[in-house]
Amino acid sequence: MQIEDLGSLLAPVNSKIVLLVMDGLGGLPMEPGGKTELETANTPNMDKLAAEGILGQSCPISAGITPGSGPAHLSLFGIDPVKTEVGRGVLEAFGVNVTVNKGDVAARGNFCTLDSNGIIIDRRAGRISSEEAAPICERLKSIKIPGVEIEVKHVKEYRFVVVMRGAGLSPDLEETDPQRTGAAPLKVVAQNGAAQKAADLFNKWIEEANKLMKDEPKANGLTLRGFATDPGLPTYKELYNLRAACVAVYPMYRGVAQLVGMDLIKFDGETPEDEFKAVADHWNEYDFFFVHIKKSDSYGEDGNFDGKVKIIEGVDAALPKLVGLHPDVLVITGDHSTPAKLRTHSWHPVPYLLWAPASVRPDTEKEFGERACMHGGLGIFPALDNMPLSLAHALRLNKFGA
Ligand SMILES: O=C(O)[C@H](O)COP(=O)(O)O
Repeated sequence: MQIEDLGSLLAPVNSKIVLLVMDGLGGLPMEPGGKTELETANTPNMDKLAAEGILGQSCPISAGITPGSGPAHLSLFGIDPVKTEVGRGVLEAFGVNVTVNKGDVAARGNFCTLDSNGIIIDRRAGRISSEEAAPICERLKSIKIPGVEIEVKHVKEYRFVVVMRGAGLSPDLEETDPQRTGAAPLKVVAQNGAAQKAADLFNKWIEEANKLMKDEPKANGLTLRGFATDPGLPTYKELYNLRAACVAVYPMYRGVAQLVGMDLIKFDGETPEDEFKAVADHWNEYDFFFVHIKKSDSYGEDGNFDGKVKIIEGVDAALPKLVGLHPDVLVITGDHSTPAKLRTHSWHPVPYLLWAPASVRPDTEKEFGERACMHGGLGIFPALDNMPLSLAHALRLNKFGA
């Protein structure tokens, strides 16, 4: 059973919750009997919190299902992503302050590298830098199609967003990203008759874009996915009576936070220290902080086990700055697993640590890792339970019923 509307249980308490998400945290041993990235990392600060707190494994969607970052974050925020599917296009657009209204359609774009036969040989164009990709986006802005307004905006590195607006379009479109190399980008296909106009517009735009990029050394192709329009989600204030803020480097995560009404904290730098300082600088303005670390996922996707270990260690080294703020609840987890061994997101449950000195019932685990989480007191649970668990441990939920 899931209580979908906690509104009637919310208590007027001034406690503070921090949700620290290391994207793609969950991993696998590279060899049988080995340790995962998190277990390999030297994490004395997380281990101390594990010893004082309670561990478990969260399941982003349901058993065996591999999630994208968007739906996985919605689960952590308490929004059922199966009932409320939000395409990546809207998340990316919101993340770079591009508005998407009803009737508009947004898509997440990847620059990719094609061979002479038009086959994808690199889904991320060699992870080209923002300095290389932004000028290409500027050139794509020159594409005009009668009857529709088009907005193109660079997101970060090989990522961009394209929005078709003002033409009463439907987002019911098949993605062009085959999600693998060795295949050509697919055509945009309408899932129903009402979406045919949008499909035709996007295919025309892609055709023109390919002409502009054909001589690019790395980004000579593109794929689109996550076609979507604004889903009109409730805000954290409406859902949980929380003043919520997001601290994230990558726009997509700022986008998913904005979808549920979180403020976006601007800050300099990209390191965990920079992010935790941003939390400290705004500590008195909010009740809830979502802090996102991206590189753990990127290194996982690149199969870089040691790189992912170092990212986790870097977060741990900076952690005292966050703990020193004395949050009533600190949750450390991931949105999904991205084992370096598999080089992609996976279905494996996600390590979850809840630290709440005044209210937690500690379990017997003494370190933060996948196997410790398997024995943790929370067991395995839906990521949708994150917000009720956090609110409860922050003493922000009254009892249910008389
Ligand atoms: O990094 C991202 O944007 C996503 O987590 C993965 O997207 P990609 O597989 O297209 O890089």
